[in-house]
Amino acid sequence: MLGIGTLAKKVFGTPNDRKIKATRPLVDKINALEPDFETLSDEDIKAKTEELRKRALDGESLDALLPEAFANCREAARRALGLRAFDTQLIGAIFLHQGNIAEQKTGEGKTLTATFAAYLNALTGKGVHIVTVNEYLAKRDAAWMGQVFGALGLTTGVAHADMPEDAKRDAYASDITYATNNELGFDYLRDNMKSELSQIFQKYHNFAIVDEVDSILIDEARTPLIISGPAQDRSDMYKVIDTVIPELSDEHFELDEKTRNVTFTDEGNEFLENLLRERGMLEEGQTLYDPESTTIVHHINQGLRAHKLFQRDKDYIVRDDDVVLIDEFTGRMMAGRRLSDGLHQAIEAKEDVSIKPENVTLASVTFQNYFRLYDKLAGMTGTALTEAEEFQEIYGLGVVEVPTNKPIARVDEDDQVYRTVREKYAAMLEQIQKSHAKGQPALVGTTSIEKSEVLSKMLTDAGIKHNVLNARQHEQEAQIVADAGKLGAVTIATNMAGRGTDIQLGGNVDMQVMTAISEDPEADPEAIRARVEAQHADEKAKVLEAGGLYVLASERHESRRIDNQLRGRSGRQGDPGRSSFYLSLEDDLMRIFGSERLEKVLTTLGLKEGEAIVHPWVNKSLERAQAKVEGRNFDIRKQLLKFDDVMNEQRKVVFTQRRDIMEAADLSEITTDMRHQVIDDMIDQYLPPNTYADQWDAEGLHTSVQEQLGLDLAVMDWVEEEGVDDDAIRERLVQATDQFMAEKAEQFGSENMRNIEKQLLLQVIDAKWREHLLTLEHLRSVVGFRGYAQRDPLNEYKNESFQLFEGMLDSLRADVTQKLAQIRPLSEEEQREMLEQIRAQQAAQVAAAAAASGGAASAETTGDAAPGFVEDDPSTWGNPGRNDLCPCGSGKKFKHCHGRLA
Ligand SMILES: Nc1ncnc2c1ncn2[C@@H]1O[C@H](COP(=O)(O)OP(=O)(O)OP(=O)(O)O)[C@@H](O)[C@H]1O
Repeated sequence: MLGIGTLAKKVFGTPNDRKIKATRPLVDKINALEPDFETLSDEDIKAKTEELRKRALDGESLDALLPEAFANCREAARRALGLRAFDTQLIGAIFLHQGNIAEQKTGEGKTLTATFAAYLNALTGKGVHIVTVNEYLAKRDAAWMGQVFGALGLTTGVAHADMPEDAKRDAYASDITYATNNELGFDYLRDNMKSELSQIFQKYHNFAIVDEVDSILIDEARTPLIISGPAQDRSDMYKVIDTVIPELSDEHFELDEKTRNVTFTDEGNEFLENLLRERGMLEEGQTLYDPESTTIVHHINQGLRAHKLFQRDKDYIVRDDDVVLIDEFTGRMMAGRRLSDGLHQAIEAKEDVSIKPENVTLASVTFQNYFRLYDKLAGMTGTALTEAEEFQEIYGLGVVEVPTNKPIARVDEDDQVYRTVREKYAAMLEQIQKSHAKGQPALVGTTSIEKSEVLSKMLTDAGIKHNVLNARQHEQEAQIVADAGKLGAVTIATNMAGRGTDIQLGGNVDMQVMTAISEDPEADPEAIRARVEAQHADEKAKVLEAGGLYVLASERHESRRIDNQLRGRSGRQGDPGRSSFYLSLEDDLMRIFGSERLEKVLTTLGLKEGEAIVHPWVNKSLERAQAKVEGRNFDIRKQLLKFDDVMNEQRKVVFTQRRDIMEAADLSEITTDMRHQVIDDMIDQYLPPNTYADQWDAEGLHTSVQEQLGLDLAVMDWVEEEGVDDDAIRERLVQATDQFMAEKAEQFGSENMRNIEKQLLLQVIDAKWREHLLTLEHLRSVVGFRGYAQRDPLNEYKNESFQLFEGMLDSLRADVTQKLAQIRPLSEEEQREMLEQIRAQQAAQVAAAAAASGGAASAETTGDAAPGFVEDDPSTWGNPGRNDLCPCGSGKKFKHCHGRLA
């Protein structure tokens, strides 16, 4: 008997079925257009693109253009690649265009699917980004699909690390740009450090199609991309804090050795506040609970940890002028390794050696926040359904399961559960030997490199030739994957290895042809192709005969998605195949989740050595356990994302402002507003509202006007005048400064003044934002344990970071106003010097940004050259002391290295 749910599905179809059905009319239309498009000349196809472009520009919707665009693309691909897109590929592309994730199984041809949606969306002229997980795939797909786009009259580019500025700018200016998620994120950050509009790479974030979307938007969602550089010298702060710590006694703080956290008691807080006030680190009236104190609190925490948790000659030693960490396991010195977030500096202060500069974040963004910038986002993967809720909730992306072109013929067997890992491996080995003997290729999945080594050794001992896939060399990886479907091949792979590459039975025929041609360049390529293809067909028939690819998994992963990925490597395009999971009671997942019941069952059954239990009930209960873990991981991610969001909102405000400033022709309105706001703030401070004139601080106002607005005005006399209230004084200040600045503009000439304003605004924004980023990092580390026991850390973080942000905007206005008030025309000599200085600064910045490529940066280790370091340009060396480490990264002291040359 059918259950109610199953019955309903049979009668009404699932929601997914209905979505697929809804695309039918569109697909029919595209199919109906096919004969017409087949008659077009190559030129006509390009002309069609022009026509569609124009119609898009004239306001016709992309939805309306879709059938013709897809028909044109299908024809172009047929001619360029010899592939006629399946209807299922059109369906996938329709969903991509509608901003969904298309779940398409391995080998269904996602690369070509993406091309349709990309073509349609590029018609608006704002570019489309196709995102791959590694550079090899970006280049491969661009070269492959670039032929289709070329036939359509569109340009294709690849943005990758290690390319000159100009080439990269071209890549981004192409209609279609292929790039890795890393490169896109870093280029975005670099863009927002530039000062000229013409240097910006990513003009629009129009539409991105993310391949392997689950890996990028879920597994790596929170990976921060970081561009870091040396911070300003704050040795004094470390030294002062270091004098404070020894005065604390036990009742002032609590120390949790296990988590390595410190919390101050109320007594401790009060004691510290008094001390810090005495030493000039806290202002009168400022408490440690104020948001402005975040950085100090952070460094006091670090100071306390340096003194109480780190022991000289156990955790570190002092050698020459350096604090060198000791590896707690091996006892070896770890020269060059530094603790992050100011902890190393705190230890240096404690040991009274010279304090080395810290590295700080200049810019950062997570993948999650980067991809949410796009007007429209879409994704492709073989496995997304299990994470549908997360995609919807976080990114507003629906997941649609696209039917396969041919029905799946793979057999997924029930899990086999053994008592021990040893028995499990033995069973796997036995099965591999069997398949190998009859020529069936086997793919063996493991969860870690260690485990793949264990299995590899077992195979070697048994005399079975095999490949191991766990490196991060993608090109070589592609070759191994290409061979994995050959007759009798055995391949061991860790879960993530080989993502985005497709295992074809009998091997990859195109690669074989290319290899054969390169081996025999004299021979006729057509003849070689014919020969290789015949051989390949023969081998493929034998592999099919042997049962197709056999996937053997050695463990279940925490997430069903990863398991499905592995399974999905077999049974592509309707091929036969088989998958089995080999488990044991000693596996992590089994130990952690409800294996007690299972163990009981197994004991009752009286399982003998080498025997396994196989039952659908086991699969179900494991899947339930996995779903539970997935849910918990999602909750953890959601919570962390809420923290990320706070900074992300602020970053968007700052970057938008920055972009507006770069684009603006005239900024005088903005700077005038800023100045007036500064005047308002001054009046509020020195002539507070609802007070009498005798309570005013006229002297304070006078000094402040002089310092910040650059004018020595008779403020003291104004206050004495009959009938002059705060409004009148404000008015006089506004008039006087407006005139003062107008005269300056005249002296400089309006063109110059505009440039000065722009550069100055950008400079101050950048400096303030960086400082703010650092403060937010500190806030995040203190908010957890700052005596907030009763309060929600996230709310505290939100409130305080908002206050800090407001404070940053205030000081930004004050800085810009003050700097503009101080500028004066320079002598020629001075001008030249200044220009040189600016150039050097910019060069250093660009170099820092360029150095930040190729993976998320970690602030923990040094040993590389300081960001921005240019061998023959001392202005990029950042003024190291004679005893400091040389910025070239040699690990020697500056005086013994580049300092000798300077
Ligand atoms: N319409 C088509 N007709 C025939 N072959 C096709 C078609 N579309 C794609 N293919 C072939 O299918 C193979 C797989 O394509 P592709 O690499 O895009 O798969 P995929 O879906 O991305 O798989 P993976 O999950 O491994 O990334 C390629 O060899 C390609 O030539």
